[in-house]
Amino acid sequence: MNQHVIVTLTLNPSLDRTIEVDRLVTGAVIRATSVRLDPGGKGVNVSRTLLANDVPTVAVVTAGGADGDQLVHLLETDGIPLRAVPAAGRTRSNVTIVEPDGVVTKLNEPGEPLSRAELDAVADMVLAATEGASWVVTCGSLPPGVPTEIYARLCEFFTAAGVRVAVDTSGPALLAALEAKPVLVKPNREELAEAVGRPVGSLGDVIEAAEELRDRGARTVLASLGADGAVLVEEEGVTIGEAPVAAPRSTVGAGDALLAGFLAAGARGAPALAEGLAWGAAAVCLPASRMPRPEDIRRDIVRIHTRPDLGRSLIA
Ligand SMILES: Nc1ncnc2c1ncn2[C@@H]1O[C@H](COP(=O)(O)OP(=O)(O)O)[C@@H](O)[C@H]1O
Ligand SMILES: O=P(O)(O)OC[C@H]1O[C@](O)(COP(=O)(O)O)[C@@H](O)[C@@H]1O
Repeated sequence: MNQHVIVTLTLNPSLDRTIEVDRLVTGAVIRATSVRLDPGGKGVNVSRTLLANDVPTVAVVTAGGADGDQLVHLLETDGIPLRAVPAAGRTRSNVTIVEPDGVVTKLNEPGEPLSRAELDAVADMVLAATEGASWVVTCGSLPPGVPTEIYARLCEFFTAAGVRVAVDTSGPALLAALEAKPVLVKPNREELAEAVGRPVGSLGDVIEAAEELRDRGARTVLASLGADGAVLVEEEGVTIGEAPVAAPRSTVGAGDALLAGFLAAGARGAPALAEGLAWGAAAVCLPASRMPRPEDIRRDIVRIHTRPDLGRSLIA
């Protein structure tokens, strides 16, 4: 395992409220069977997972208003090494509704704009945190009004400073980031399809789309495919694997756990993919966005496919 610090940046973190219900019916009054509040946002979850597995990490977040205070409090209570940039806008709350079969419905707020001065403070904070860091992981959606190119600019800056950059975002921010040549991007299937402008319905389609993202600048693409596992496309070739889970509990944060495991294991080849898959599967077995600890992670369920069926349809 790489013991250098992995710095995460979450410009648009959230308080994640996960509500379990027996059945989701729109237009009805539904009584919740359980409620859980977690600190959230993609980089936050990557850091929470790394810390739970003794991998050094620092989480840089913005935090505003009472919800921002609560986010900071929850992260500090968990012992997450944190650099919080005060923001005038309120930190958002995201709600996830989970049904007994593990189906999740997510309601993500857009978040509040960040001023130029706040963005500059974020850049300074990330810069200070990256001394001796092995990776900067820039994660999640951008708050309204934040320039689409921000991850690209940060990527150029940190690449020039010798720090590897991973990007986990979607839409125009992902497209812009590719041009700055990040070492790693982690789109899920929908994000990959959106990036290439066509559906990706089979493993072959995923590989083709991932190669396209590499042509546009990403060195490595880790495409996550939900219950279908993940595909790693890098210079050395393509690796495909999965870690089946019979009864998923909550998929919130699964992609973040996959990314954390992949980075923790060195971010190259089948061993890193297998570790990521084991961490992702462990996250799916836990309620809400509880992130896996070593005792939750089962490496024996991981299968790396040596002869994958590239025509296989992916689960819709
Ligand atoms: N139903 C599931 N069964 C087993 N593993 C899953 C399931 N859903 C997600 N995963 C694991 O979590 C990873 C990320 O899930 P995915 O839904 O693709 O990403 P994201 O959470 O970023 O949208 C997958 O690559 C897989 O390893
Ligand atoms: O920044 P976005 O795209 O709105 O996503 C934020 C949400 O994603 C999460 O990080 C979960 O991510 P994944 O389920 O994709 O792994 C939540 O904690 C958070 O509410």
